[in-house]
Order: sequence, then structure tokens, then C-alpha cells
Amino acid sequence: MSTTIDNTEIYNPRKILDHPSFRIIHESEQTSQLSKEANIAAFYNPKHEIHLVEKPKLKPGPGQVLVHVRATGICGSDVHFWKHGRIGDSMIVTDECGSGHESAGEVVEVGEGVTQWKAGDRVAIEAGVPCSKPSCEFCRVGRYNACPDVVFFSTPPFHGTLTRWHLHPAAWLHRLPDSVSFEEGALCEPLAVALAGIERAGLRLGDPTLICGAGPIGLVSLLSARAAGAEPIIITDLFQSRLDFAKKLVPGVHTVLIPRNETPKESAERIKQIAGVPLKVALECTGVESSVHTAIYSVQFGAKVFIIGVGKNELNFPFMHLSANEIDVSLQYRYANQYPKAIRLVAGGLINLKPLVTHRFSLEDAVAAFLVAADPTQGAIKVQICD
Ligand SMILES: NC(=O)c1ccc[n+]([C@@H]2O[C@H](COP(=O)([O-])OP(=O)(O)OC[C@H]3O[C@@H](n4cnc5c(N)ncnc54)[C@H](O)[C@@H]3O)[C@@H](O)[C@H]2O)c1
Ligand SMILES: OC[C@H](O)C(O)[C@@H](O)CO
Repeated sequence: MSTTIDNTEIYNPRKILDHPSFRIIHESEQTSQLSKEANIAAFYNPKHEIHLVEKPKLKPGPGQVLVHVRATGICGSDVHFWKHGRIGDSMIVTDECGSGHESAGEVVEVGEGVTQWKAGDRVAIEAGVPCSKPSCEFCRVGRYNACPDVVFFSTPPFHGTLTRWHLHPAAWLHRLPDSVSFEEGALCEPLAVALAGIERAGLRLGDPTLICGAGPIGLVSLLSARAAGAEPIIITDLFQSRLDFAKKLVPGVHTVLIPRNETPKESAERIKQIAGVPLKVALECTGVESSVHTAIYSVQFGAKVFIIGVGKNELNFPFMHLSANEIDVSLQYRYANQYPKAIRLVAGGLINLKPLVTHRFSLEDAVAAFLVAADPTQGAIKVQICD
């Protein structure tokens, strides 16, 4: 069993790695024999390995809360860090790093001065904790996703929330009503991404809307656009299976399969025909250059193309087309102040996240969960690890 440490620097990633009770759990060990008290976590490393580790169980210090993590979704970025060791030029895997940032759980213990939480409370865990200092302009104005000192879990060097016992600042947990499951609470993280997109794209009731990509982010964007009153909605993907999933999720959505050899202008012509009315908003959820172009060529004069997807560092843009059509292109980096809204929308029944969870694994089987999440032939939308 893990020993407990009194940790006042919970975000110092080396502190966990250097702790004497940190160990890699070897594949040969029977995962079923691991203690239910052990602080098991899934870690990736620069050698592109993913494995279970045992971490010390932390004791909440002042202002902190110990959470038993009950559900964590695997995000594409978790798979990316494991498989490719980096995202872009700034997020690079240089050491063992804990995975997971889409989590919800149950309060176990609170530290000194924490009055708003008690054992048994059900919470969604906000994935990024900014510095919150009055001297930080971005924290002060509420755009805390831009805080230069943000600790975003599972983005190196910060360990993730895919662990049994997670220590979190009390102010960055969000209460889940009894009607919202831990699985849905965990999905409030990708939903927060979509809600930030909808808000910043200024999507209004009745706006004809295109969504590019029917992965988890495209699908939560689809659910959000529907809840926001977009009509009609067209969603694209390279795979018919993903489009079929989208159709079941939101009956009435129009789907457009994009063949790999079609040019963006050709795709856009088909999209416009299927829409039947000029498109006012496009939410780009692939990060792929050709799809960004398709979005730009599909929308009408004065429309908004909002790019949520991320990809390579430099993209070409059809400059003259954008200029002649006064198309606003904007981009997004994570989110700020979206969790409470996400939870309200789920609790109020406006957004149903439940169908998105296609695969569930125990914490002991987290490595198998990653293998499924990384294998497109498995047909997973959201793989979650539940404890
Ligand atoms: N901006 C942010 O803060 C933020 C946050 C989370 C995720 N993301 C990004 O959002 C994107 C989507 O995430 P996801 O988890 O859904 O990824 P995903 O890879 O599971 O889904 C992307 C989907 O796009 C489809 N696609 C790829 N190329 C296409 C094309 N040319 N035309 C149409 N469809 C195409 C794929 O088939 C896939 O279904 C990723 O780039 C991810 O990194 C951004
Ligand atoms: O939802 C948040 C995203 O997954 C993160 O920005 C990640 O991609 C890198 O930190």
C-alpha cells in the first residue's frame, strides 16, 4: 500500500517521481491483486510506453481536497502524448508523466480551511488550475485559460487525474447534482471545450451550422449546437461509422462523408447543397488543413469559422477568399468558466452525454483502455476508466 506524504507542493511533478513509494507496476503483476487502497495511475513516458504506476497517496493541505476519482475519459491528447511524445513545439514528454484530465469523483477528505466540501460530495474536477493571483491579467479578467502559470493536468510536466486519489484545490471543483453521473461529470471537460467554441463563435438560434469532424469534440459540439438552436446542422467526417453515430446522437443532423481524394472546394459544394441555406457558422473540430479549407469554402459572406481542432503549427489559408467574403476566422485554446454551464446543461436535460461513453474499463485495466482508445478499428468514441 502507498505511504501518505504531506504534500504542500502538489504540482511539483518531480516530488511524486522522486518519492520512495513511486514505482512502475510491471505487466507480469496480477492487476487484480493490487490493493483497492493503492494509488494506481496510468503514466506515459518519452519511450512511448504506457504503464500503471503506484504513487504516494497525498494528504490534503490547506485549501485542498482529496478526491476519489470515479471516472476519467481518455482524450486524444492523452493518446498523443503517449504515442508521439509531444503536442506542437511546447508540450513535450521528457519524463514519466501521469495521464488523464477528463475526471469526476467523490470527495474523501478536506484540508484546513475548506468549508464548501465534505466527504461524499460528488464533483467534476476542472482540468486546468490557473494561478488566480490578482497580478495575473488573464486570471483577473476571467480568461484564465491563458494564465502563464496554469497547471493543466496530464500535460507535461504535470501529472494527470487518471489516478485513484487526486489532490485538488477546493476552488476548482464543481458540484455534481445527484442526477449527473460521474461519467457525465468527466465528459463535462470536452463539453467545456465545445461550449467555449459555441460562445465565442456567437452561435444564435436558427443559425445554419457546419461541424467538421465527428470525433468526441465534434460530437459534443454537435450536441451543444443543437442545444443552442442551430438549424440545420451539417456534420462531416472521413468515416461513415462516425457519421452514423452522429445521426443516432442527434436525429435530423445532415451528414456528409468526405472522400480523401475530394478537394475542399468540391466538399464545400456538396455541403452547401445539402444545407440548402447559406451557412452562418462553422465549427472546425479536426485541426486538419483540408477540413479547415472546406469549412471556409462552405460558409457564406460574413460568416464565422471557429477552429477548435489543433494540428500542425503552420497552415495555409485561402487569403483572398477570406478577404472577399469577410469571413471571421477565430481559434480557441481550452476554455474558461465553462464547467458550471456544462453541468447545468447536462442536469437540465438539454445535453445528453451518456451515449458518448462506448467503452468502460477498471483502473487496473487502464493500459487495455489506452490500447482500445488508440485503435481506430475498435470504433470507440469515448473510453472511460471507472473506479
Ligand atoms: N482547442 C482546444 O482547446 C482543444 C481541446 C480539445 C481538443 N482539441 C482538438 O480538437 C480536435 C478533435 O478532437 P477529437 O478528440 O474529437 O479528435 P478525433 O481525432 O477523435 O476526431 C477527429 C475526427 O475528425 C475526422 N476527420 C479528420 N480529417 C477530416 C477531414 N478532412 N474532414 C472531415 N473529418 C475529418 C476524423 O475522422 C475524426 O473522426 C483535435 O485536433 C484535438 O486536438 C482542441
Ligand atoms: O481539453 C483540453 C485539451 O485536451 C488540452 O488542451 C490538451 O490538448 C493539451 O493540454
